[in-house]
Amino acid sequence: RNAYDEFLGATDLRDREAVTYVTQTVEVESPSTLRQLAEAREKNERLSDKLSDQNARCKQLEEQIRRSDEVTCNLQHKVIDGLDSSHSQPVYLTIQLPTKTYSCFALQRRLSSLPPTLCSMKADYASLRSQVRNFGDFYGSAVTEAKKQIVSAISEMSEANKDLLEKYRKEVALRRKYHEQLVELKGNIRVLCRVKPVLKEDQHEEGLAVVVTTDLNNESALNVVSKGKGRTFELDKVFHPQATQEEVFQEIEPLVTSCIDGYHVCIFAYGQTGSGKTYTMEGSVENPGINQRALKHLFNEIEDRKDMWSYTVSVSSVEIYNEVLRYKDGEKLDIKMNPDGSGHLHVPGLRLYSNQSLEDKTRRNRITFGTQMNQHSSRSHALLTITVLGVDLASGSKTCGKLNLVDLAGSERVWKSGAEGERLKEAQNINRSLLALGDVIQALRGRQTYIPFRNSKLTYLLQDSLGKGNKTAMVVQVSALERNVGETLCSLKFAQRVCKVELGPAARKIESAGHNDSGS
Ligand SMILES: Nc1ncnc2c1ncn2[C@@H]1O[C@H](COP(=O)(O)OP(=O)(O)OP(=O)(O)O)[C@@H](O)[C@H]1O
Repeated sequence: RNAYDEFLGATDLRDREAVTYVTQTVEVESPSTLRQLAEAREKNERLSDKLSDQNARCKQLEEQIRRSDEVTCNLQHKVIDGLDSSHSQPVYLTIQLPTKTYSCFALQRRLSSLPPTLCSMKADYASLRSQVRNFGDFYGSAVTEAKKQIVSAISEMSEANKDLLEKYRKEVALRRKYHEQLVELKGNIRVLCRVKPVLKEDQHEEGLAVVVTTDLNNESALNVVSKGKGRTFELDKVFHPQATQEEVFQEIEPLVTSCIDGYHVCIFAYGQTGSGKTYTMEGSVENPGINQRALKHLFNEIEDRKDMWSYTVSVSSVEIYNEVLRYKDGEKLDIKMNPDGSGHLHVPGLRLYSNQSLEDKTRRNRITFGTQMNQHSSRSHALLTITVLGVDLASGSKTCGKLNLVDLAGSERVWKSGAEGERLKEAQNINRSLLALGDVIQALRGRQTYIPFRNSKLTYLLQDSLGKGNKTAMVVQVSALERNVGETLCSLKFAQRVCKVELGPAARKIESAGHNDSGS
């Protein structure tokens, strides 16, 4: 090599291009080289021995890891199977498989700590489960117990309420009785109120909300809601909308009976058009009102007393239309002083239905006076007057009772009806006569000496039944509907004023066999 280098060095570069390259390996076997070579070979052998040892060890380790992986895998399946069998819901466990670098020992330690944890989890789970089950039982029995207590508390309360309600009703009944006695003593005008039920034919119009309600526990109270405000009216008796004709008549019956005893009685129905005045007074053939029932009741009473008294009953039926007293066929009548000098009023030429034929018709429900049958019926006042003359068969004394049953014209205000011409005249006349009635009532209430009976035909005709010493009842008819609330309030305010009128103790019109007597 050195020789070659020398040769190259000695050779010019240009010459080198012309020389053919010769490669020659020269073995140099120096003693130190040989020794180094021997040492290197020895070292090489040792290293290859070590390498084969390491390879064997590595294979061993790989085998161990494989086996430990298998064991781990088995254990993992066992854990999952174990948990699956102890849970109704599947439990998903994520177990990190040890990497090859993870020591088998640590893994085994971890695995060996799993079964106790699993056991304690199982125990916890079982205890929770039994708690939940027990809680259900506990809760169920607590609820049943609470229910029992509530039911018994409710029944105790309702018993107490029943008791209170009973007491309250008794109090109300007692109060009513005392009030009636007071009314009897003072001779107040009794004011009853009937609420018209909401009928099918009312239902197509607006303002259908019911704003007038009765009180089940207080039959004297009527509640009216207007413009969001509630107001209670106290009257002598309030009939709820479902009250029957019979129930209404039962309230009136004692007054009818007193007519046989010789009292002058006036019963009138007041209220706006369509509120049920005619229904209450006349009713229908199938369901008669006060007029029919009063006559029937009178004839029954007369029958019961026939051994001691003899009675003559006469009935007249007229109307007042535009301040004219007339029959329903239009024939006019006059009101005059009775020429007999008794000071009583008298209607010359008045047609009277009397005695047997009247009784027969009444008993067969065949009597109709047709007071409200014509086209202006709602704009006229209809009067049915029953006069009962009695003679005491033993003493010969005579009684003269009179029962005026009046179905007044509709009470609505003129401006509301939008009336013109003939209608306006009718409305004004109705208003005038109702106003005159109000004035009479006001004067009676104020115990004035002058009572303006003559201000209208109606009050003039009724003066011998409406004034002092007589018995009067007014049935105020009201609609329950919102659209009529204005008229309802007007009627009820009028009714409350009437309630306070004192006519003084009622006086019997009796004439003893020898001389005239008035009062009892
Ligand atoms: N309590 C009731 N039960 C069933 N229907 C009733 C009742 N009250 C009134 N009605 C019905 O309502 C309608 C109007 O009643 P009604 O003619 O008696 O009123 P009114 O006040 O007399 O009217 P008007 O002033 O026009 O004569 C009638 O069809 C009547 O049958």
